[in-house]
Amino acid sequence: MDNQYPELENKNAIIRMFHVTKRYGAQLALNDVSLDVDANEFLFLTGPSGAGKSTLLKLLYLADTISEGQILLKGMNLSRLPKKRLPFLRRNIGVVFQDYKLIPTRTVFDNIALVMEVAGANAKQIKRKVGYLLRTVEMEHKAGAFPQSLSGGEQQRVAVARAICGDPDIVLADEPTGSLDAESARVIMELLFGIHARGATVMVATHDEALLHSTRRRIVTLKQGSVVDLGL
Ligand SMILES: Nc1ncnc2c1ncn2[C@@H]1O[C@H](COP(=O)(O)OP(=O)(O)OP(=O)(O)O)[C@@H](O)[C@H]1O
Repeated sequence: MDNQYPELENKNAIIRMFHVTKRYGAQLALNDVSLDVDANEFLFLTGPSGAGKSTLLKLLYLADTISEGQILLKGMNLSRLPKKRLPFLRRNIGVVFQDYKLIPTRTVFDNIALVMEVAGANAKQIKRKVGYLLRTVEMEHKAGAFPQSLSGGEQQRVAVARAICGDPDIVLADEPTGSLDAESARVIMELLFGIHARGATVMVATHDEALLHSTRRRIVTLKQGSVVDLGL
């Protein structure tokens, strides 16, 4: 553990953010955010548009670097992570991007299968797992389709299936139900609750009031880059 803040031990936390600030030029996207997320917690992140939800998730999946402060993920200081550890860490994090980020040259099946392929799973294991996920998100009939032929909601379902396919320890989902009707949103949330029940830590950024109030999960609220409610 490489922690500048040894006085603040929390053995249950899998994610620890200490006084994290993120600036984009003069724009303050996150302002002095401190947050612990326990292993196997299911947490919602909410707040108005521009509050910093996507930025916070981006810092956790290492799509961006922090300006000040420290993030420990599974005890590893993200600012000091050797480059060679990066693929290992990323394999343990499933991400549902706000804009899906499916690979346009791969089919739906192959987009979902990629994580398992990289992890060295065999064809039979991949077929079984991807088949199960496609059935669950009701996209079996589109297994051979390419992303550009899918609706936003369909791409979102594929993105969620892809994020959980490799059984990651941590799942970070940015508005995973944003483009979905109520029934599709329910299916997606069931998948996320399912991977949580199997031991994963799940963070979901959402504006969706109905979703937030449908379960008794911790809700962390951001406003203008600051945490205004830790939901504890
Ligand atoms: N790459 C960037 N360059 C400049 N400013 C950025 C960048 N990314 C985010 N910001 C700014 O940082 C602030 C936080 O943005 P962020 O996308 O994290 O908000 P959000 O809470 O996820 O919003 P939304 O709910 O609309 O997705 C906003 O003011 C945004 O304009």
